[in-house]
Amino acid sequence: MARGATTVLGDGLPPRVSGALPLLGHVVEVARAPVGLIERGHREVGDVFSLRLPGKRAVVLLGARHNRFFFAETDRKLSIRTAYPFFERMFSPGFYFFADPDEYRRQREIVVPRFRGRELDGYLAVVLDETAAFERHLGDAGEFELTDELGPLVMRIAARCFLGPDFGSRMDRDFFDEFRRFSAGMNLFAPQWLPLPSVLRGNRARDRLRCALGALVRARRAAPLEPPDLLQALVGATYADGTPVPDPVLVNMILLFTWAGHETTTGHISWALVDLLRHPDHVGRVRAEAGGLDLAGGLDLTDVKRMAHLDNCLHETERLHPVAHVLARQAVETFRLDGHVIPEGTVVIAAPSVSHRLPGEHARPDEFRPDRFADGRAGRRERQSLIGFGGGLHRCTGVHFAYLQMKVVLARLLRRYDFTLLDPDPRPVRGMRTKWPAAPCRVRYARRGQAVV
Ligand code: HEM
Repeated sequence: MARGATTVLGDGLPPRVSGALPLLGHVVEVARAPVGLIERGHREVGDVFSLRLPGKRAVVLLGARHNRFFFAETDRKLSIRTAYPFFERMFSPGFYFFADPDEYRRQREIVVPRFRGRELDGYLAVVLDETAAFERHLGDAGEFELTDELGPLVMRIAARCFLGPDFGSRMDRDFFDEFRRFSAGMNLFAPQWLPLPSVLRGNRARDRLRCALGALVRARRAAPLEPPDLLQALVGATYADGTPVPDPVLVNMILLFTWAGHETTTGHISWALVDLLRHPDHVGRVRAEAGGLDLAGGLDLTDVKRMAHLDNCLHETERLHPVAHVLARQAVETFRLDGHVIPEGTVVIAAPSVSHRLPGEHARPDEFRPDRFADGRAGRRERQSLIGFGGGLHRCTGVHFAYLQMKVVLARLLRRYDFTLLDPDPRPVRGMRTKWPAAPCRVRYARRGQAVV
């Protein structure tokens, strides 16, 4: 069979997309340009197709109907636990979604309420304060590379919200770089035991971070903070049966929140600014709706909700530039789907990056049209046609926190500065990494008149 042709597999597996190399299959393409490969699979085969990876079968599922299946069957026919082996090394087995489903649920019950409803109010002052400090750092005019500057801002906000005022405000660039080294140790393809330099650096960064966070947890046990912040609430939390949460679990939780919070939010907020600057009419609407709000300090959750157009813009960025561009599960049993057989052990992939641009699901899918979310957003989530934060039980724990942070930071920055995009058509980073806009992606900025601050 010619290399370019789609393969119809005789064993009932979904047809395979073209381009598999002998022995290596699609792994080189997955490592270099996964989104292009999945787009081709969709063009050649449709919504369900196979990839060949060394020693593994992989099946890609596209579209809202398959997304519903993917999320509904997680922890049933599909497992999230074994789907991300690198996470297990970065955190630890037995922790959160790598734990068995009962243990996962009891850990989740402690965490989820801390990121919902009025609990979020407590984070607003930190977001405003750090944004004000960022503006002082920017000064009146200049240029910056988006992710170089927004990354540390997002990290400082996460650190102060999740680690508390002392640790958070002492946090400097070294801490940010430590998290970047930890992130860069995420080895997606090679066996986890392989001593790659980036993995070794990542493991050392993980150990230093754990050590610092362990000391922080012990300090909080010895001298509790009043009123309690997120960390204090977690340190004092017990499982439903009254057992205290062990320190290693707490340390991993803080590590996960701070890492997950900065890795993803940095990409999303950077894309959001790019999308807005490429559509100045929407900048005008965002400024107009934020016009009456006290972005200097007197903001509450109701005000944040009032920024409905900015919310729609962020949803449109979530759709066009989902930073978590593919999600994975592993089949724990053999099952049939759409007349195909998916054998036990198959890696099952959902791809927001491609599903979000299917014309059957979103009109004119490649255009930035935030008003499509003006009504019926909840419906889209129920239909699972917007899955930038995942779905089902494992939907992102920090989604409301992330939206709150992005809305407040963007509203303030856009009120106070005029920005110009110096690289008008930034591309996403290559490969499997979290899809930040790749450098160069620079903006020029100038402070607006006193009347608008
Ligand atoms: C723009 C920002 C963010 C994006 C795009 C994002 C995206 C996602 C996605 C897609 C998932 C589901 C993964 C899957 O199903 O395989 C997820 C899960 C998760 N996220 Fe986020 N995330 C963001 C911010 C945050 C923040 C701020 C936190 C901090 C609390 C966080 C913590 C988590 C956790 C703990 C999970 C695992 C949930 C579970 O398995 O129950 N994320 N996130």
